[in-house]
Amino acid sequence: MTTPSRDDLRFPDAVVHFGVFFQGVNHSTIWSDPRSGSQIAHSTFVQLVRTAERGLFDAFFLGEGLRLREQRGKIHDLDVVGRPDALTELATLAGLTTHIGLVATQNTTYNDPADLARRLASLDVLSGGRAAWNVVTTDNAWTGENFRRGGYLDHADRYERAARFVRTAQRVWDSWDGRRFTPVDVQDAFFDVEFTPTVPRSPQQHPVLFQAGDSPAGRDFATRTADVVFSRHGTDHADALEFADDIRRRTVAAGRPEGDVLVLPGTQIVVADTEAEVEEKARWVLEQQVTPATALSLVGQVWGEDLSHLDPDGPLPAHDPVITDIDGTRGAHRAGADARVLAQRWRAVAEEGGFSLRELVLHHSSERGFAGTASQLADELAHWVRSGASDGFNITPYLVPSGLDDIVDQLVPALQDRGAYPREYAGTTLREHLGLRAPLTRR
Ligand SMILES: Cc1cc2nc3c(=O)[nH]c(=O)nc-3n(C[C@H](O)[C@H](O)[C@H](O)COP(=O)(O)O)c2cc1C
Repeated sequence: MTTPSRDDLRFPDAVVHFGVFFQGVNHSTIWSDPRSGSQIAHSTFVQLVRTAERGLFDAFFLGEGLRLREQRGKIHDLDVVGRPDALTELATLAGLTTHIGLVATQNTTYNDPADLARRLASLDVLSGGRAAWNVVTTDNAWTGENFRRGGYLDHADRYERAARFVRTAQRVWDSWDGRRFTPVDVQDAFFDVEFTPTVPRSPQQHPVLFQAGDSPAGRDFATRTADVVFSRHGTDHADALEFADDIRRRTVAAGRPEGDVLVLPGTQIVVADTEAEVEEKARWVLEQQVTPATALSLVGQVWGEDLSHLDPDGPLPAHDPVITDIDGTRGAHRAGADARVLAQRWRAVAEEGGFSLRELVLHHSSERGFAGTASQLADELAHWVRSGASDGFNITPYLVPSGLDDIVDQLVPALQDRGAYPREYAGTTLREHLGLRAPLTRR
């Protein structure tokens, strides 16, 4: 990368914000490695959050997977088995930390707004103003099957419900005037809530709102409602810049100042001492993540059938995917693309590159973040935030809980040397770390 001059940069004094993202369901954590800890033990979360706080990370971020990803009854090769509830986990970590923000992913499709608002406000008060809510709608029907009321909502209804859900939660947080609570009364197509709140405001007033959802409706919802967008645009600079520009445009269209919504893409960072080591390590990480069984499972999600009998070193299936009613909602891997179209595209890429089934999946996974020496990475990440492609990164460590060590020990100091990372926390609340203004409340 050639280093641009200060004049070419839109935000020459911007600093990188880091969060650590512990996924709900994923195949990016290499649990099979002997250095990995338990997926459920409290010590895993404690080690990770302490390292992140030592590295002045803004946020410790828990994703939410309310059902394990499976394919025809078989649980995914590297999926997380056993995950405590995020708010409970974060409450335990609040007592062991002093500054880092605590972000709970919680969905609006299966929860109750008054109850969730109260639990989030509780974490916010108990942590001294460090709580945040990553608002998700959840994109699949099989998660809904885990709930008593069942349930799966159409895309448009999900965001309509989400908007009303967040508005109701904000009314709950707003109801404290310093002396007493005003009862909250909401009746609409989705909710029938009569609730007298019991938790006063924290030092940051309301929990910070993150949003994760990438469609136009999701982006509009984010720019009307959220403080931060958690995105999937964390690998390719041009793609990230286009996304961040779109968020800035939508923020202004929603009547807010241009930079009011921060953009924090999820990403992976591989650090090593020399370029040769970087290449070797990045390849190792990728091959551990995309095991032969994982490759078959991911391709099976697109084809809508169990392909575990196939040879991962052989070709993609010759027949077209089977489409059933539920398939449109099965597996984020498809990311909304029509399965037949996606299969055709994959076949074309495999043919052109001479790729086997697994090689194709490796090929598609090979751009999942950053790899470099600490100094190369510091230049690259500083350029991202200073050119406006993002405000920082939500890092998914490929090893848990030790995967942040080299980032905190090598990359953070290299960024600090460039003036692109803080040397201390800006305050005590998450809102202060992120430089966010106070929430717009009715009072
Ligand atoms: C970066 C990112 C992270 C997400 N994390 C979660 C999660 O932890 N739990 C969950 O249920 N849904 C998660 N989602 C799914 C979204 O809430 C949403 O349901 C999905 O992206 C479909 O909406 P869309 O079409 O607007 O993207 C995530 C989405 C994105 C883009």
